Amino acid sequence: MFTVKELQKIYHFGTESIEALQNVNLSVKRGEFVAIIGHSGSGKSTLLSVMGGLMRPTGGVVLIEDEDLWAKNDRGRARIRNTKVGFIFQFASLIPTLTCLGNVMLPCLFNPKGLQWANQEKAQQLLQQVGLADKLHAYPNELSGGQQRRVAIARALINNPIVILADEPTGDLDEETEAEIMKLLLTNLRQHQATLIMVTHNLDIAQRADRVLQMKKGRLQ
Ligand SMILES: Nc1ncnc2c1ncn2[C@@H]1O[C@H](COP(=O)(O)OP(=O)(O)OP(=O)(O)O)[C@@H](O)[C@H]1O
Repeated sequence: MFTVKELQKIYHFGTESIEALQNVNLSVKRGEFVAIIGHSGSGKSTLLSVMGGLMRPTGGVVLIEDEDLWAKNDRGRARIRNTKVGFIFQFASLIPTLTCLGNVMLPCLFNPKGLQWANQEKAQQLLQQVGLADKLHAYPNELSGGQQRRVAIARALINNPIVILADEPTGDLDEETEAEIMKLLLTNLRQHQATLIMVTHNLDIAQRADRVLQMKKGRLQ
């Protein structure tokens, strides 16, 4: 249901260039959890950005449920991103002028069904699940880094994405919170038969994946 074929990404800067992705192929089933490990600079973040429609590849194809992501125009790609893909980045990147609740509900604005009361209930429920029931109306600058990250995780799940792309989602969280976040992500995976593709340096987390793949100098092994 999620397929990547012969992906290539070349970054150009000045007269130099670097091949960050070299002929990457990957097929992931519904409900599967794939962990991607690899050294810094091996191309993991580049791969997630290209797979999620955020950065155009130099070559290759990304198929999400048979929809060719990079063959669509900007609008078509935005629709797929908003309805089918949930991103969790290394940095929370929350909107500072919106409360936690507002941030989590934000992706619903771009959903064809629009903003509904049910969205608010779901947002509250997700914030509760990530341990932030008492922070619904707090603004991002009133939260710790780990709390902001948890808001971003709730935001990624609000539209029930079928693919969750996560870049070190539990990087700087304490063990207890990390365990809770992983439980939430894996429960979501089972409930919605979603696919989780996660970049991690944490081998304990990688061990829980159905498959562990290693990026090495732009190649997936
Ligand atoms: N915007 C850019 N312009 C030029 N080169 C870039 C750009 N972004 C990344 N690179 C280069 O592409 C390669 C892959 O970078 P990428 O961020 O995908 O690696 P990574 O495996 O995610 O690293 P990390 O674990 O440190 O986050 C690196 O050599 C990096 O320097």
